[in-house]
Amino acid sequence: MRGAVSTADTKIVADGLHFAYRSQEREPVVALTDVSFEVRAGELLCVVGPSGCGKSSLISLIAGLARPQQGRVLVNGRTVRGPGADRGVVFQELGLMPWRTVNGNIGQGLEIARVPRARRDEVVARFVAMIGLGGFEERYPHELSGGMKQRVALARTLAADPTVMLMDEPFAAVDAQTRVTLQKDLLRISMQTGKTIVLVTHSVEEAAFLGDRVMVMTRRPGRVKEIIDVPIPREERDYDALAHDEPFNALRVEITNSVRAELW
Ligand SMILES: Nc1ncnc2c1ncn2[C@@H]1O[C@H](COP(=O)(O)OP(=O)(O)OP(=O)(O)O)[C@@H](O)[C@H]1O
Repeated sequence: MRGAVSTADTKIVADGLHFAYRSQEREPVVALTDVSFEVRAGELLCVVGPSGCGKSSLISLIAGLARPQQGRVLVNGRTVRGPGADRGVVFQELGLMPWRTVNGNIGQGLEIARVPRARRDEVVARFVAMIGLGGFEERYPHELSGGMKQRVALARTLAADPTVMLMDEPFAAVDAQTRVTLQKDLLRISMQTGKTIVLVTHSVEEAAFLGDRVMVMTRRPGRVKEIIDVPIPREERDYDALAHDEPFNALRVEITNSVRAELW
């Protein structure tokens, strides 16, 4: 195994990943090369890097929606060969079903898994409460704000109880204020549920506020440039206080400079 060390505490291992998009007509586009890293159980790893460096491709490889040409991804010690119930994905495009209510959308995965009705209702109610959508259970997606829809998508993934959550720019489509609220929600929910989370974002602020570590990728073909520790316990992260926190601001500048150096 190159560069990535697997231990009992390791949830995800990316080991020497090389991934190119191939088509008949064009030259292959190498999205990722020699990508190795690991994510510990319960960790929240944020991934940043210049546009087109392969962040979404990396999420697809961990999700099993695409296969690397070289290397492998291990989740819970098993090689990923396709999508699986151990991994839940939250995309920017939410994929909510417009004809189903909030409850119906959140319970979708449980229904597919044939979880009995009573148990399903119990789980759905728990996550409706967790995301603060009590009173909106019977509303349809078109009756909800962007932030509320994003919460439903999050709850739907959580309700299926994956051990790993993969989030690709989950808050990119909402306004700045809602985004901050959703970030605070995710921080709280991540601590309540203990999920292992990989979150791709364009926002260095978001990465530093949410991540236990921030992985900076190089320009395409994406490699791991560096992984930066955020040495502030998640439970101590107060959004407003951090805005005036010197060490935190220095960290933000460090990450920003690291990403900037990769821009063309
Ligand atoms: N289906 C595809 N076919 C060919 N090339 C693709 C395809 N999807 C993505 N690419 C290319 O692969 C590279 C990596 O794409 P990817 O979407 O993973 O990057 P990203 O870091 O998520 O980008 P962004 O930050 O802009 O969302 C880009 O150069 C992109 O143009």
